[in-house]
Amino acid sequence: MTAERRVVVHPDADTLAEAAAARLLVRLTDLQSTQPETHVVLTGGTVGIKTLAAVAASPLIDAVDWSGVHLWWGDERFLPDEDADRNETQAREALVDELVSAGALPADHVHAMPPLGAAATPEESAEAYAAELARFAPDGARAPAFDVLLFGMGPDGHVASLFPGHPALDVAGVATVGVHGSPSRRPSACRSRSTRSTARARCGSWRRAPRRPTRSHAPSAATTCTARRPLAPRAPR
Ligand SMILES: O=C(O)[C@H](O)[C@@H](O)[C@H](O)[C@H](O)COP(=O)(O)O
Repeated sequence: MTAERRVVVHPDADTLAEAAAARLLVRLTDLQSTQPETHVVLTGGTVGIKTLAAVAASPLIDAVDWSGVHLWWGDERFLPDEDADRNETQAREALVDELVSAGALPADHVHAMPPLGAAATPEESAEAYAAELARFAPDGARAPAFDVLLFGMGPDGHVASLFPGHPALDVAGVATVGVHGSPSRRPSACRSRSTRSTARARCGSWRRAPRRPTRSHAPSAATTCTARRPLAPRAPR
């Protein structure tokens, strides 16, 4: 079966975040009618976090049974716990902490990458995250069958710390990898991220692309949201 790939162009980042939030909530509600647990991958970046804030503000938030949702990250900046630049910190402030403190989302369903301090190096953090992914993986897989993945695309075409031309792109056979020398404008030069093969093992991924990509291979559309339908129906668990 071939995955359908659709590009939806939104007029601006705010509209995109609102639309992605609504789609996420509806998708989770639909999935929960046939399976008890869903696995969602979050991203950082301004639009990724705006999307979570829009989820928090949506009247649809209570349509989701958050007790069955697991949250993961596609990449993380290797910084101390609670550092304002960590994707986890920003996601917690925008949405996650509110769900946990309301008793809606179990705290142990929030699968953050180990920060600097809990791990000594990006590699150590990445290895620990691979072990956590494996705990929820179906037999023979390295990671859970993710239901929805949120991605943001940087101006250089990077997605989830998959930087164009970076040697970490070629790492195979593992679920995660430590990334050094990130060319990102962000303050952290060390990141942990899932590998390209892990990021592909998905049912649906939504990606936000910049209005003016600087690389010729990047999408030429304005702000986009790409949706992939599930490759095959999943049996209820
Ligand atoms: O953690 C991150 O920052 C993400 O890995 C990165 O892929 C981000 O989503 C893009 O750079 C888009 O960021 P903006 O939404 O801020 O443009």
